[in-house]
Amino acid sequence: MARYAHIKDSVALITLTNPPVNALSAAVRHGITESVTRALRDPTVKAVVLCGENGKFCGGADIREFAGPMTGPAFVPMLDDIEAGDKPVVAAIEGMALGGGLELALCCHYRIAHSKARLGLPEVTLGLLPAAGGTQRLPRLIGIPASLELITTGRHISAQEALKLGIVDQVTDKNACEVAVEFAQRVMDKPLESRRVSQQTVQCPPDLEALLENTMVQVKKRARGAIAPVACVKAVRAAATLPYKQGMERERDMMGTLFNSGQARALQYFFFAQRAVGKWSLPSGACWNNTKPKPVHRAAVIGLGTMGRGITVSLVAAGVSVVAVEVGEKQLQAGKQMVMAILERQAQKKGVAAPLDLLRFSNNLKDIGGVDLVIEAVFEDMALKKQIFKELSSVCKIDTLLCTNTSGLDIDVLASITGRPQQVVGMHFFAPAHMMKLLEVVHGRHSSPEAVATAMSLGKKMGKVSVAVGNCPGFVGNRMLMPYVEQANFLLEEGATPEQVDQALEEFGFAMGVFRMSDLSGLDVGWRVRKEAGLTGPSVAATESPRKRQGRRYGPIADLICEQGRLGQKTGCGWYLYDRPGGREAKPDPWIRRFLEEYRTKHGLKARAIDKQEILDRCLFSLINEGFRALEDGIAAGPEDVDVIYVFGYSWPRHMGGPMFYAGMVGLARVLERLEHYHQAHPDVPSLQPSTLLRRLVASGSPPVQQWRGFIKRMRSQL
Ligand SMILES: CCCCCCCC/C=C\C/C=C/C(=O)SCCNC(=O)CCNC(=O)[C@H](O)C(C)(C)COP(=O)(O)OP(=O)(O)OC[C@H]1O[C@@H](n2cnc3c(N)ncnc32)[C@H](O)[C@@H]1OP(=O)(O)O
Repeated sequence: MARYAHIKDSVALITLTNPPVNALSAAVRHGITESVTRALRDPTVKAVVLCGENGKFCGGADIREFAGPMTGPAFVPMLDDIEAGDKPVVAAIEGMALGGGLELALCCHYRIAHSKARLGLPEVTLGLLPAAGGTQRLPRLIGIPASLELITTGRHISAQEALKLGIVDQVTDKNACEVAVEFAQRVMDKPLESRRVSQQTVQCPPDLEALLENTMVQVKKRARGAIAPVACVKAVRAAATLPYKQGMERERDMMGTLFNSGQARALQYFFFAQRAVGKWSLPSGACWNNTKPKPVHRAAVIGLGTMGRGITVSLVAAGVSVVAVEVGEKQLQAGKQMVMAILERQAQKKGVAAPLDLLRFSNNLKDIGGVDLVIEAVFEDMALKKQIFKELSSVCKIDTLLCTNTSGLDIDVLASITGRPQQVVGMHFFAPAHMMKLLEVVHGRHSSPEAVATAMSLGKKMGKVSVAVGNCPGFVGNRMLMPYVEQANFLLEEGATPEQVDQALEEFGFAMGVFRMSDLSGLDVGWRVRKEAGLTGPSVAATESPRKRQGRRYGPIADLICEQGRLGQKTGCGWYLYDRPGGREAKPDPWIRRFLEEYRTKHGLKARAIDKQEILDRCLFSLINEGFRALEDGIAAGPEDVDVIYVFGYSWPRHMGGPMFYAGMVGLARVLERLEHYHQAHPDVPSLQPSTLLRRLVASGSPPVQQWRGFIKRMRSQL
């Protein structure tokens, strides 16, 4: 919808009204078309101002409408008509002008932005390109290099940057709509020819070809198989090399392909998934909109290893005052130096002073008595954590929230050590914690809704995407990782090499394959977990078969590698070889090849050729199967939660939507058939046995992922 008002001195004001972000739904486009026609026809109107209700110009096309048939006025003719009109149209940009919203502003003859407004063409993040003339008008307005950067990244920019680039004509701290009306009165009699962006010629740099080629190389490298960024480069090339009309035809053709692609569906699903996880709920019925978080002004972090340092940085950067505790003097000093260096680097980038006054270091737990919340981030050792939680419950004030950064240990055990189990939750950050966006907030059996709400809200304040999950070994992310890693290890036993497995996974779109990733995080992390779980180490009886544990197939290769002191990048070798300890460049290691051959010979295993499809099917479908189990158990509240965890925490390619969305895309029946096939071939691997939820979904005709939550609810209520 759009409101029309004829206001003082010959100016018509058209206000977009479609809360919450005035997206360009069919009704809004209809309203704009009608209002603009009315203004152009009315001889008493000499200029038009376009603005958005509630201080928001426009958040772009209505993404919800992409899933259905396109109705209402088409974007391109609507915008072309505004630009071609004989009365000046001024866009008053408050809040945001994004995607189709910015394209709407670009067809106006003038643009005034409020100083706090954000502008951008984020279509690429939705698997699309700016197809309402954005790829053809923006290059004409600001040139090729800047357009390439903005359109291929989808980055939002400030009004100040937009002014510098020449996207807007003026930035104001006042009411942008009022300023635009005054502006319109001043320009109502000026000629419009030079203000029609589509009529301008593109200023091309002399090295155009090299620029386009280099950008394409970089974009393909970053895209990990996503097709929209590549189409964006091609569309800008068309703007640089073709007349406007032909450029528009190229834009339309490429949009046609992208619009109907699985990647666009995945990315648009993911847009809403990210927002869905903020609307958490607990099995008790407590949820995001009926539970108030407690304010957290002062926090403590226990342990200044890699995780503790990153958490401390994130808290301080979010404006929370922190006492960071580390008992060993040497570790305390090393941690202190690192935390301060990161904070100073971050502040330097922003051109502000580092908030070091919020930071205190101590080697004594007694110094944290007054804090609102504690995050324990020591080694993954239950005995040590228990001891710390015991001390915490005696030194902290009665209402302090006690959180643990464990990546998979039992929250309920830790809660039971304290006299306040309702105030214990998991806050599972991902390394490096000051950079990774994901936070799993783990609710234990006794965690109060208020404790969960507080951890979720603190995560948001720290800039994290927080997902509430239930308590079980590995929670959601690491629980699903176990069968994935297990399959990768079995593939090595059967004849694959680490580089072959990694290549298949990286071609799929993961930032790193399973073995490169495990070299980066340190092979000892998983080794410790396996020891703790009694799968390896002194607790295993000497009589036990090395390739069997508790009646199931077990792959001891990773343990044997660790026993050789090969712990990954930090020791200069793991699954790969590095030029030095701490080196980053992974090279295939002949030692590993020899080791695998000897291992197979020793265990009577015959190496066979394994193709990429088998690698992907076994690694991905076993992980997905565990995702179904986590949904079935209620550990994950919905498929969106699993998908957000995997994209933000484990580099699952976003244009594949996340593991659960991907299962739907591949076809649940195919996932089930492959799992049955592999389970038959490996009956001693329980993680390949298809989950009940997967079977039931297939039996019900494989409903779309958006309907699974309701399906699971009904399934549970029938039990
Ligand atoms: C065969 C070919 C056919 C082709 C035909 C198509 C032609 C298309 C022509 C032109 C191309 C134009 C494409 C586009 O414009 S795509 C959309 C581009 N815009 C965006 O990507 C912006 C998306 N939104 C955001 O980034 C943010 O929401 C925000 C910055 C606007 C606001 O952020 P914040 O304040 O943090 O609020 P939320 O993110 O929580 O959002 C609030 C609420 O609003 C919903 N929402 C936001 N944007 C949209 C939108 N564009 N469409 C629909 N809904 C939107 C969001 O989902 C939240 O909803 P809630 O969870 O229910 O509260």
